This record gives sequence, structure tokens and C-alpha cells, in this order.
Amino acid sequence: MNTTIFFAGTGNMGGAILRGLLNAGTDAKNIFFFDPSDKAAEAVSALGCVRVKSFAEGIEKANVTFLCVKPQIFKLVAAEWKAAASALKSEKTFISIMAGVARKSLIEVLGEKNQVLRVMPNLPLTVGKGSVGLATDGVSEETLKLAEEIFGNIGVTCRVAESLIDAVTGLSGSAPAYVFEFIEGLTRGGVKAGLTRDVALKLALGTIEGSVELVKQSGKSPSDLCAMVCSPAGTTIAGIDALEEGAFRSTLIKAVVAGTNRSKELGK
Ligand SMILES: NC(=O)C1=CN([C@@H]2O[C@H](COP(=O)(O)OP(=O)(O)OC[C@H]3O[C@@H](n4cnc5c(N)ncnc54)[C@H](OP(=O)(O)O)[C@@H]3O)[C@@H](O)[C@H]2O)C=CC1
Ligand SMILES: O=C(O)[C@@H]1CCC=N1
Repeated sequence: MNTTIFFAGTGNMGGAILRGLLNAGTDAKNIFFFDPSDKAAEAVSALGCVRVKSFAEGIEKANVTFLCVKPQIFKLVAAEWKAAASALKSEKTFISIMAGVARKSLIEVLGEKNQVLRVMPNLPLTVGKGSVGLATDGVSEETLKLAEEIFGNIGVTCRVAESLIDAVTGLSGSAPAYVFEFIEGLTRGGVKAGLTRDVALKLALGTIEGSVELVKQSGKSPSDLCAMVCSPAGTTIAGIDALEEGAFRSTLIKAVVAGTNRSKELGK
């Protein structure tokens, strides 16, 4: 990919996208970044990416800018970013990953003359296995295709209406954390049942990877596959009973809705 990219913010998520792109073959010399955190910046400089001195310098140098600061920081830097964007001599593309920040608020800062796209990525992009929702309202087909080209190298993409991007945030944006908790819980269960932690983690990871692949390849629903594991009066239905007692599925539904609602709040 020949596009030059600027990252405003290279923390957990900006850094994950940047590393994913490097792993997928993007030339580090085509990636510029600005981050006031010396710790984050030194790690990214070590990868060969080019540190710039300001947001203004970064957006001028690159064709595509990723906005990867916290939503709370966006409010603090809005005036500086507005001045920098209005000084641009040519049209640029901005892709915001910030939870909750509406495209309308982004355009107020970045200006109508630029292409502005709101997306919701997730952390596994760093290993080329991420999920990204793209908010389509008001965005040109060319910009959507450009974003799909960038993210398509490191994950799956879904186009959604902007009204649903908070739901994407509650699901794929946030759920890697729930999956990590799930892995930890299974591992501890194995340890409680007598396995060493190493063996328990290896088995938990293998089981999750295999189950994901089976859902993808079999064409069966997760519920149908669950029934195939549950022998009558067997071990699995005993475990499912314990999960039901802990309201497992209902808790997951509540977690996704809680994340969705929090994303909406962040935009206010
Ligand atoms: N973490 C995740 O899994 C996901 C996060 N997001 C979104 O990504 C965004 C970033 O989150 P996350 O990466 O977790 O946060 P981090 O705090 O890890 O990263 C943000 C980085 O931006 C830096 N920063 C602060 N001010 C500026 C500035 N003016 N210009 C450039 N960089 C600046 C911070 O430095 P310092 O620490 O010194 O303040 C920090 O290194 C958020 O808006 C979040 O909603 C979206 C999907 C998933
Ligand atoms: O927790 C957060 O607010 C961010 C957005 C999605 C994942 N992490």
C-alpha cells in the first residue's frame, strides 16, 4: 500500500493498528506519528516509523490521518486540530477511532472540505485478526473503499449506519476484553480441577480457536453446535447448567448493551 498514514496517538489502539499495518507489509517510512507520551513514542520510533513534532505537521505530511486519542482528549485538542486542518492546502482523509465521538463533531473540527470517516476497530488488529465497523453516513464510496483496503489487510470490516456504531463499540470494540476474561476463567477452572496453569491455558486457547473455526466452517449455528457437545445426562449439560445459574448469556447481552450505552454517553 502506497498511502502515507499519520497516527495522532499511538497508545493501545493506535499502536495496535500501526503494528498490524507494519506486520502486513506497510513500509514504516510511510507511517508518521505524534504522541506526547515518550514511552509510546520511543516504542513506535524503534519500529522505524517517523515521529513528527505536531498534529499540524503530521496531517500535512500524510494522506490519511488516524485519530487515536481518548474521546476526552479530543475536546481538549479540538481548537488546535481545527486550526491545523483549516491550514491544509489539499483535501485529506481523517479516520477517527474514538468511541462515541460523532462524525458531525469531527467535521466541525476538521472541516467539510476533508473526507471524514468514523470507525470502530479492536485490539486484535495488531495480529491481523481484527474487526472493524465503518460508519457509512455521508461518506464517499472512495473513502469507504480506501478504509476497507487499509483495514482489510489486518481484519474483517463491516459497513454500518452511524446510528449503529455504538453497538459495534459495545460488541467488537469492547469484547476482546470479555474474551480475555473468558480465557482466564476457563484457565482458572482447569487449575481448580487439577491441571497446571500452562496446560489449562493451552487447552483453553486450543478449544476457543477450534470452536471459532468450527462455527465458521460448519455453517451450523452456535446453538446447534452446543447441542452436539451436550450428551444426555453428560458432563457438558452439567456445565451448561452451572453457566445458566450464573446467567452467562444474559450477562454477555448486558455487557454488550452496557458498552453500547457508555459509547453513547461519551459522545454527549
Ligand atoms: N483500547 C481499545 O481496545 C480501543 C480503543 N478505541 C478508541 O481508541 C482511542 C484511544 O484509546 P487507547 O489507545 O486505548 O488509549 P491510550 O491512552 O492507550 O492511547 C492514547 C494515546 O494518545 C496520546 N495522546 C494524548 N494526547 C495526545 C495528542 N494531543 N495528540 C496525540 N496523541 C495524544 C496518549 O498519550 P498520554 O498517555 O501521554 O496521554 C496515549 O499515548 C480512544 O478514543 C478509544 O475510544 C477504539 C477501539 C478499541
Ligand atoms: O473502553 C473503551 O472505551 C474503548 C472503546 C472500545 C474499546 N475500548
